[in-house]
Amino acid sequence: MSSEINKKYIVHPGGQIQGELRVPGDKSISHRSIMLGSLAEGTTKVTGFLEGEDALATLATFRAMGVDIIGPDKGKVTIHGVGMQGLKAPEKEFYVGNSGTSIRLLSGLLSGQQFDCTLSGDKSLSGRPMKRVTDPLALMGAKIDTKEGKPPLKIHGGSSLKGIDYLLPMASAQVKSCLLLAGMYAEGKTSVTEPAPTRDHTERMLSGMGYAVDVEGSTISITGGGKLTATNIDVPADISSATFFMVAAAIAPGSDITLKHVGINPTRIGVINILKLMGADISLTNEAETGGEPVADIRVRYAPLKGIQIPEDQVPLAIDEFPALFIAAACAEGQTVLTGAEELRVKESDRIQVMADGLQTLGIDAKPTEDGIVIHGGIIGSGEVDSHSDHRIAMSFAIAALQAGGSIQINDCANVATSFPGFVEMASEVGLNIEEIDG
Ligand SMILES: O=C(O)C1=C[C@@H](OP(=O)(O)O)[C@@H](O)[C@H](O)C1
Ligand SMILES: C=C(OP(=O)(O)O)C(=O)O
Repeated sequence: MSSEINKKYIVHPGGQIQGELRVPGDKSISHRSIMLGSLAEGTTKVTGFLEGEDALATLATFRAMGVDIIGPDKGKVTIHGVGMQGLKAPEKEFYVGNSGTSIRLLSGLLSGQQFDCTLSGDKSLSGRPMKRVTDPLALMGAKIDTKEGKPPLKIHGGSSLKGIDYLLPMASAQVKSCLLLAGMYAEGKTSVTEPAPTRDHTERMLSGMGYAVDVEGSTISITGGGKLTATNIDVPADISSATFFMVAAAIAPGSDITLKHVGINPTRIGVINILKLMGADISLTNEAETGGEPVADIRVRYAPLKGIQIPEDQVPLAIDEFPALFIAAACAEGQTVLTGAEELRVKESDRIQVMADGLQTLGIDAKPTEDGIVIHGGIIGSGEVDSHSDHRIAMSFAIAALQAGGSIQINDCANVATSFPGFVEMASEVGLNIEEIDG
């Protein structure tokens, strides 16, 4: 676990962001490549896999269920699929660290197995809500014990699952995906209706592996009893990781960065849409499609930003990008208002409160609200902020230093390795003056 040896960042003020970068592979797609590749018939070859702790936690669970997985080696993973019924009972409980995606998607997939198993995680994950998956899974016939709606989850195998029609109470790709994965093991049809579009990587990968998924308006349906056929999966660079450099270039005068081969799935590009509304200079080139997912190179050149009211329909499309977008708002002229984003309070940290606290420490007028935040652009000062073990908070305050009056010290940064191994090296390469120290 990364937090055994903790890390601090000291980021010195000033500088600009220049050059070309390929950030690590998409975390959501990496998780799904292991899950579906393991259940497929045949051998799946993955390239561009994210070698971050979250995706590696998912990989370890399938190895523990008897799947022969080779790698990762420089992003290459070979999965010898065992078929829908081929997983074996693990010897120990699964520990998935900091990873909400692992625990929520696995809860659905494992509810369909014949064996019992337990899923647990670190302190942050142990505080995150799981009733959002266990309630609908119970309606399907799954038996799962929780600790007052939180991990650990003890999943009792051997249940016969039945398809349901379920209206998601919140826009969540993790809950949608959990139910689609359980739906592969259920009798009949499972239909999930979303209140707003969320990332659709599960649906795309299922279809790409020959498992029919029916999408009608906001309802996604799957019928149990099908099978998956192995295929090769090229994981694009993660737009959520690219975001830190997009915002960095957008706030630091003189910057010009190109982020290579980034996933630009329409359900993930809220950050581009929001930054453009704020006045950012962003252009896409080399648009292509790889393994059912659109990709492009994203170029961002500095341009002055202005505060905006963030359209609520962009919230699920940028859900992991808000900590970095709050830094953009702090550097913009005028006020930025976010509403409809209460989901941010139940991520790895309460991202509304933790960002508001850190911004206030740095002298920015940032007022948390129940479902969002109001930020007045201003002058970022220096100071010491705490990431609360949240990778995205740590990286967001790191890029804030580009526009700060003095150094920023960020505590509790080890979890950056969950989604962005090599962040400090890449950030230094393109112009951030960042030091990492133990402690
Ligand atoms: O399905 C996924 O891969 C994810 C869905 C989102 O979570 P929610 O579904 O909880 O919004 C996102 O925050 C998370 O980083 C990854
Ligand atoms: C919310 C996130 O991930 P997860 O839910 O998988 O922990 C994230 O990466 O920002």
